[in-house]
Amino acid sequence: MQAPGSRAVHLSEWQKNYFAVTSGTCTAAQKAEAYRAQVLRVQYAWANSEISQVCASKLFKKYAEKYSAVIDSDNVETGLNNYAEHVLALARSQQTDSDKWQSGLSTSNVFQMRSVREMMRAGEKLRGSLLGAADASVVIHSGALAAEPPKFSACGSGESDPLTKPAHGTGWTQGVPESGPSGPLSAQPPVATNTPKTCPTASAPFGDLATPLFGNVRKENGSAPKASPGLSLFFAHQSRAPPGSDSPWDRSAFYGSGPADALSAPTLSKALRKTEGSGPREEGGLPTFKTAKEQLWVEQQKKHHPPARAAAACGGVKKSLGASRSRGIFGKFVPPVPKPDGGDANGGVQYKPDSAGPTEPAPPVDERLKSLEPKMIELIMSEIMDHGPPVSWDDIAGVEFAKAAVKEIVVWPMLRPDIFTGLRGPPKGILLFGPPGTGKTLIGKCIASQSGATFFSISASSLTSKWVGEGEKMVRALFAVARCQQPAVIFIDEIDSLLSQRADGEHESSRRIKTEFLVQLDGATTSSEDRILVVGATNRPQEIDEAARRRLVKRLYIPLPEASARKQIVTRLMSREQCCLREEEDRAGGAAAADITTITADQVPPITYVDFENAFRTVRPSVSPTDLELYENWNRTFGCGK
Ligand SMILES: Nc1ncnc2c1ncn2[C@@H]1O[C@H](COP(=O)(O)OP(=O)(O)OP(=O)(O)O)[C@@H](O)[C@H]1O
Ligand SMILES: [Mg+2]
Repeated sequence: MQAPGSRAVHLSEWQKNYFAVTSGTCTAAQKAEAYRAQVLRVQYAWANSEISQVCASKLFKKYAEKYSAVIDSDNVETGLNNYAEHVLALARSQQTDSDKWQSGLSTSNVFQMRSVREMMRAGEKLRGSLLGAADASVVIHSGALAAEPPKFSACGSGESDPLTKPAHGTGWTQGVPESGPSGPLSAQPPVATNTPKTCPTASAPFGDLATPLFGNVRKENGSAPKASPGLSLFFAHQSRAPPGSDSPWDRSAFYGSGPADALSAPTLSKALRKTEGSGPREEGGLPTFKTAKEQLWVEQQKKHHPPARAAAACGGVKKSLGASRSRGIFGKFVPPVPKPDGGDANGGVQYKPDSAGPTEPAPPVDERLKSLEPKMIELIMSEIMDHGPPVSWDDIAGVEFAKAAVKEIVVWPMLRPDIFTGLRGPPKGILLFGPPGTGKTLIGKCIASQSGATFFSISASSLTSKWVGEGEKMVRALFAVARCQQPAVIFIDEIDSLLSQRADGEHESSRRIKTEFLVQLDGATTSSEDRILVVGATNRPQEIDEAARRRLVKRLYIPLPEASARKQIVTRLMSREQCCLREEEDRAGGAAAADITTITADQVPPITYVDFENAFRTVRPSVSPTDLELYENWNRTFGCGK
């Protein structure tokens, strides 16, 4: 609990903020900032037990929605819609921090892949049934305005609406206290209760459903939401892709079928790209074509409803980053393009091509990415780590406990979604911590290979330094894209640099990234409909903010390898080398005599036992006993394992 004095300060700040945003004198940016600050305070107040969970849920929902509304709105006066162009230019020059994970794919071999060929074929087939390129611009434009006529409602299909469901977490792993949102109430992040039926907002942290993260992995679910303009754009122009559909793990979740197919047709994709790429739709860019009907709709929405909420309130499609759900997790696959017969596989509100006139806007392909800058989506997609050399569980020596726990969380629920439900549902936030070099990143790569989920890897430092000033948008975009690519794993290496304890002298931009990340993390970890697992890795766990710590419910210690694991690592490494480990073998003379500049590769002397002895004499451990003790202590205090 905080001292009364500090509470008074909080209160007056709160009041000041409230006054500022209601006075009508604030700019949109100031409003967004004020709302964000409120979100942060709610989280703090709740974390410090200053307010109840119910109160926290309500306030959290309220301010996060307001924040999203301002951010998402493309109204120049009241909204920001600020996915700026320049960040992309900045970032494009230094994409992908994880240089070890450069894709082995190229534009030429990606088209050899079966899944891509299938996509292209299907795209060709469906192209005819879609609008022509000119009409495609109408599609996007109408989507961007968030003013789709009501018949395309993403909220009203009669399927589960996250916000109408009772609030209770599901992530839980048995036997581990405080290891899941559905653990003791005190361990739960704020979740909304009895929220009105409305489209979820960008961060979608409030809905809470009864289905587990990876507990309902169905191919159709995995692929259903992928028909986004941004993603199709990516597909059409990408040079990276998973290394072959015949790989041991299932990549179909990534490529899916229908949605991407239809949009992978080059002409349409080009049209989409052109339209989306025109940036802020009406501000500064070329005005895109709008039908009179659309214009009228937009005008009415602007007049009668606050920005970004309008469409939702009227059953239209709200522009939001990742929360629109037109169907539950058990819902049938809804083809994102109309079936030839106009049928609706889901029985919900569906686009009927026949009823749409030539100028009638087509259904938005993916609501959740509409407000994102397509190039930003492309950038996010290029961060996907789903294309590195495969790593199997056997490649990781030792750390049996952590491996078992990760398998339990990531793999098993995919194999038996029927079992891993309710309290048995997997946690959605994992923290791998331990000394440097113990295999945390390796485990991340293994999850990428073995989970069957779409894998996003992002280095926290790249968010804080690479995209200076734009990291928060990248965070939002990352989670939004992940929501469209479910089941998804977001791996954040060096997460301490993103979620370190908040300090007074902290830079404004990193504070904003942190807050955004917490908001998104809340959304991902509390919504049981979203099957997004966030895995963080750090060798400085003590620096992680307590609010973030709580959300990363399963905190696994990755210690230094035991003797048997070390042996395994060395044996495996030596198996790739030419070596001769007989003690009597003495190659010291030979090595000395060899001239490194002239020696041929096959003349390089094999590694011998003497080399090991020499190494033992000179190599010192990189982790000090004091450091080790720190990790052990932290593990005892916050860890979820041995
Ligand atoms: N348990 C292990 N089994 C096999 N190889 C390992 C293991 N642990 C580490 N390695 C190898 O050691 C190197 C460093 O591992 P990795 O990058 O995963 O460590 P890390 O824990 O992420 O370190 P840091 O905290 O510095 O990021 C890699 O080449 C990895 O393959
Ligand atoms: Mg690492």
